Amino acid sequence: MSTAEPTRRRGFGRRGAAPDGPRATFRQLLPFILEHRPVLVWVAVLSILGALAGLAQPLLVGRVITVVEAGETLGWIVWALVALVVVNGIITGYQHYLLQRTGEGIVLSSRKRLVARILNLPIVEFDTRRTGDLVSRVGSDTTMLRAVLTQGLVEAVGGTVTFVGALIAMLIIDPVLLGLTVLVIAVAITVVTVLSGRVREASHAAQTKVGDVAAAVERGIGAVRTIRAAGATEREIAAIDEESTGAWRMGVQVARISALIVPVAGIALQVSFLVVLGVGGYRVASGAIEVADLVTFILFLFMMVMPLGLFFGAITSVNQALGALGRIQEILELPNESDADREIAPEAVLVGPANAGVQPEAPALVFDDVRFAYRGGDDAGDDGAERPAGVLRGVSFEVPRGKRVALVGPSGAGKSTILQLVERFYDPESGQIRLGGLDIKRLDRGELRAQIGYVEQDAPVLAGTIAENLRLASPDATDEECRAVLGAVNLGAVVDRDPAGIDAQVGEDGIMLSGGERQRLAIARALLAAPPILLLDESTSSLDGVNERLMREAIDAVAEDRTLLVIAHRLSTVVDSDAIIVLENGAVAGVGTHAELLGTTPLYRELAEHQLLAGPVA
Ligand SMILES: Nc1ncnc2c1ncn2[C@@H]1O[C@H](COP(=O)(O)OP(=O)(O)OP(=O)(O)O)[C@@H](O)[C@H]1O
Repeated sequence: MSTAEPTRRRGFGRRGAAPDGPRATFRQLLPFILEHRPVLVWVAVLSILGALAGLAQPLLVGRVITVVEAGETLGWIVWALVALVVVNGIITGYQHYLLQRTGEGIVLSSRKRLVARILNLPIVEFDTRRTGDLVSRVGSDTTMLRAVLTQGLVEAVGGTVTFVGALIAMLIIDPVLLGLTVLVIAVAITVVTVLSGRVREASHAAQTKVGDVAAAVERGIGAVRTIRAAGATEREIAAIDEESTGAWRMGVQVARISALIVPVAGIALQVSFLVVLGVGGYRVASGAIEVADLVTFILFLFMMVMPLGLFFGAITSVNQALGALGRIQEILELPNESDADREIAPEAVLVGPANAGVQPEAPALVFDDVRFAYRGGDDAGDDGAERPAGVLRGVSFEVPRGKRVALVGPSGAGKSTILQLVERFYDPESGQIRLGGLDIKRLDRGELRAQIGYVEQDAPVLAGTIAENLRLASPDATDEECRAVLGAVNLGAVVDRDPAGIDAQVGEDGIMLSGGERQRLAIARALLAAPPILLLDESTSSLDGVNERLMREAIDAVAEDRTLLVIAHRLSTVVDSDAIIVLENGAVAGVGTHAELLGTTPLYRELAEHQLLAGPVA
């Protein structure tokens, strides 16, 4: 079985991080916010100015009452009030814009970090994680971080100024009334603090569910043809609906907890208003304070409770963001593929793409008693129990320089695994793989891969144009060079059939090309990069006579002047090879030419006779 798209095939069962999975702390959120420090300082200054402008208003209103009571004219006070309202409006609008922009900046930087990490994860992560869930972390979870700024945090800073300013003013006006107000507000703060922790948990669970939905949709879209053909569309829709309902349920859970938090500020305001009005009225009647003082106090009360609402909103959105950040951090904390590489040989730097090794006489590729099992698969087990044998069980062979070597064997024998080990998508458990005499573990991965062309069995074409596909490994190739390699693999006609030529779109997964054309395009890509070694996982689909010839010519074109290791499913490929390695159940069952193996290796004879190698027996 090929492992070209392991995620799609094996990833169905795995759920995203459990609702009780890793959760982020506020400290982990800070770097994202502090990246925008200069703007945020500016926003905070604006907030403080806005708060001061706001605080001046009740004072002016109190003054208006006093002036009117004294029967004097208002004059400048009215204009000052108007000016304050206008300035406040301008400040609020500009601040809103800056916050939104910074919020988008946080989303952008978290997306960039996440994408850079995901595309550098060890391949084994893609075997076990669901693509849709990863996509949803980039698309949806990052968006949640925006709310931290836009829904309150910085406004809450300005709010704090208002809060403290109002508090001081109220203390000066009447400490008794303030004492009562603070009591009510203290109760409100306690309630909100208790509830906010639950928002974070529920939000993390809700985002995980959104990831599950994305994964389910990705499965449905990825296999849409199979699902349609199997008449399973309705069942698939029902399965996705179930995931969506799960996400809805968790969203409602968040809404339920937030619904408890939102009215707390309002209730605190109303209760303190009533208390202040009652007790304040009594104190006015007893002559302890003036009417103007009571009115000013009540205005300050409103001013104080409003930022409290903002602050409670900020607590909710920060906790929601922390729920999502937990899912982002979970990926950011995974190692990069190359993080474990600590033993890169100094001489490895000398190995350029044109020179496949520092030992000119060494074979191009050597497998030396290589053992390997997929981690997390059926073969895993670190509980001390006896482990099954693994996918490769002591594989040894050599591929001489400039030769064409074929790898054959029954399905599941481990052929694709061998190619993936050469690319270092996985590392062997024991044994050594040498490229030009050097242990590939001691080579820089970039250098290693620059020397190897790898043509996968399935869907080796990316959405985009033919030219983009060709330039994947050789971004500087000219149009002429592209056309030349397309001609070499007999794809000239494909280019001619579309007026856009090499800029013609190939569709999602290259769907606008036939299976044979897709693989030949992938071969052309490898040809353009001109690596000294080429690994080719031949398509299993049987080809008609013309396509068979076209494919053989394409392989001949790449085999010229380079070392070729090909997983062969066609007798024509095998017969043309310098040597054939027969793999059976993770071990080498025989090595030789076609004629030799027919005599020495019963499995090979069987493969050939029963046409397990697709195509006519020669
Ligand atoms: N990513 C993976 N995770 C876990 N197990 C895997 C993975 N890829 C392959 N396997 C298992 O390893 C074994 C060898 O697979 P491999 O793809 O190397 O076989 P193959 O000889 O190339 O088969 P085919 O000719 O059908 O492509 C199989 O049992 C397969 O199920």
